[in-house]
Amino acid sequence: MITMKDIIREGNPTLRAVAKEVSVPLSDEDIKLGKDMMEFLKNSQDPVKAEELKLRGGVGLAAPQLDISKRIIAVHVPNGDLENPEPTLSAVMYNPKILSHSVQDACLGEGEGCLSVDREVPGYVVRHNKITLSYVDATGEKQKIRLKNYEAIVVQHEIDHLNGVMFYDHINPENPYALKDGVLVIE
Ligand SMILES: OCN(O)CCCc1ccccc1
Ligand code: NI
Repeated sequence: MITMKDIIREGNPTLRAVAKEVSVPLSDEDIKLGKDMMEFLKNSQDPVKAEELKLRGGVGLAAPQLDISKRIIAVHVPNGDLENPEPTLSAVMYNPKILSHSVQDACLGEGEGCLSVDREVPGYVVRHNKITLSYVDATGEKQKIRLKNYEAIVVQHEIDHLNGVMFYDHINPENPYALKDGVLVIE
């Protein structure tokens, strides 16, 4: 089971490497890794388990954060209202690739954080508002989906990890809250 001790922190060179594509059909090892990553996310969002296991809450995780330089991400985005436990996006993605994106940019009003960054780094992280994404799913099937807003932002944060990019690389060092015209601020 993955816990915080398995997550590498900034300074570890793996976070700055470009991760390798996984072979398809997927190996048992890569399938198990994906399952373990998804289990971590669900545990991290469960108040009892997160407390027991001392987990920081996360909506996404990338294999390089486990010091595994492979193009595998997991995302588990809970639905806002507690009544409806259905997540808005829950998937393990192998070899995810952004095929196209909107001209429209977006950022989270509250900025971003990262399980591999043990500090606050304030500022807007400007990303694409909408993306068209291809990936291989846990069954080995090719998928092609369109995402927007928060789900699109989470997936871009994770794909950045596969390319050695950290969220704060996108923050304007002169003015962390500078925004070009037309960028959608998502609250
Ligand atoms: O890489 C996953 N991770 O460090 C957990 C935080 C994920 C995340 C946080 C804010 C906005 C987008 C994604
Ligand atoms: Ni991260």
